[in-house]
Amino acid sequence: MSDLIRVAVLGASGRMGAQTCAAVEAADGLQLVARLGRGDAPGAGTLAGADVAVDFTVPSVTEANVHALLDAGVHAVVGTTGWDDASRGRVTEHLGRVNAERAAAGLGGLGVLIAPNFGLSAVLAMTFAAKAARYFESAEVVELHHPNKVDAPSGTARHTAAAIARARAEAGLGPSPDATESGWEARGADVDGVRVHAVRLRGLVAHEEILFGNEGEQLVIRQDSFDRASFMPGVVLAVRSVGSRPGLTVGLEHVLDLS
Ligand SMILES: NC(=O)c1ccc[n+]([C@@H]2O[C@H](COP(=O)([O-])OP(=O)(O)OC[C@H]3O[C@@H](n4cnc5c(N)ncnc54)[C@H](O)[C@@H]3O)[C@@H](O)[C@H]2O)c1
Ligand SMILES: O=C(O)C1=N[C@H](C(=O)O)CCC1
Repeated sequence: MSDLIRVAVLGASGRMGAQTCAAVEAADGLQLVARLGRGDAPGAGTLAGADVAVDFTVPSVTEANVHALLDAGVHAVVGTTGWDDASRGRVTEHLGRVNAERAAAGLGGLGVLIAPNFGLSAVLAMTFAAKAARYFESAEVVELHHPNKVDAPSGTARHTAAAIARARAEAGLGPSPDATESGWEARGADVDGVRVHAVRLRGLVAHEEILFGNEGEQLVIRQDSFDRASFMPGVVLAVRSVGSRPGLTVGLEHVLDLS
């Protein structure tokens, strides 16, 4: 990539897409070259020579967008939720093929950076939770969002719960104690064995609380994103970093050196 990074935004008229367009336009060394909306298939014609594309669309289309971006030779920064092991695996496989072809042609590898949350407070909360997880018998996650959110539980809560589950397994901890015999629907979603509760409330933006318990003590880690502007430093950092991170990166914590 040259010093100037040309950026396309997918989902450009959405809540996050609009903020991202403004943040890219305001950032040194970034140039907004394309705003794609619903119905604009990402490809050479619509991407206008972009080096990096940022995807803030909907869970049902984000994976297809990433494959189209890789076919077009464009690095991808993805904030959209809805990813799982299978879809991440398909992207890793596609990256392997594309980057082998690029290496044979003397070109640098493409990068895909999927970040469930670009907010510093959220990334730190997830990091602290992963560190704390091994020390507590019980762990549950509560995520709280605006009522226009289409998916539950949030991508952030899934990422948090998965990291807690990994840390508990590495420490040899079993399931959190729970004597529930009926009414399981009130106990939240099961994400890798960690209970995750989703609240939708007018007035909220994006918030997460991670609860840890031992006999006689509790640790609560809470983060609040009150304004979508708070995601933008992370988005801009991701845009600047993705070109030097070939392959798939999941989580901004790796870019921030917190992992
Ligand atoms: N990673 C983060 O830090 C972060 C922060 C906030 C939101 N998000 C996620 O980003 C995504 C977008 O959130 P939002 O609040 O901006 O939503 P939004 O509904 O405001 O915007 C989504 C945009 O996608 C477009 N769209 C819908 N269907 C499409 C299609 N088939 N093809 C292309 N575009 C399509 C819509 O026109 C809209 O402009 C969600 O998955 C959300 O969870 C992530
Ligand atoms: O507003 C949303 O939608 C958000 N989605 C992400 C998630 O699902 O974790 C990040 C926070 C905001």
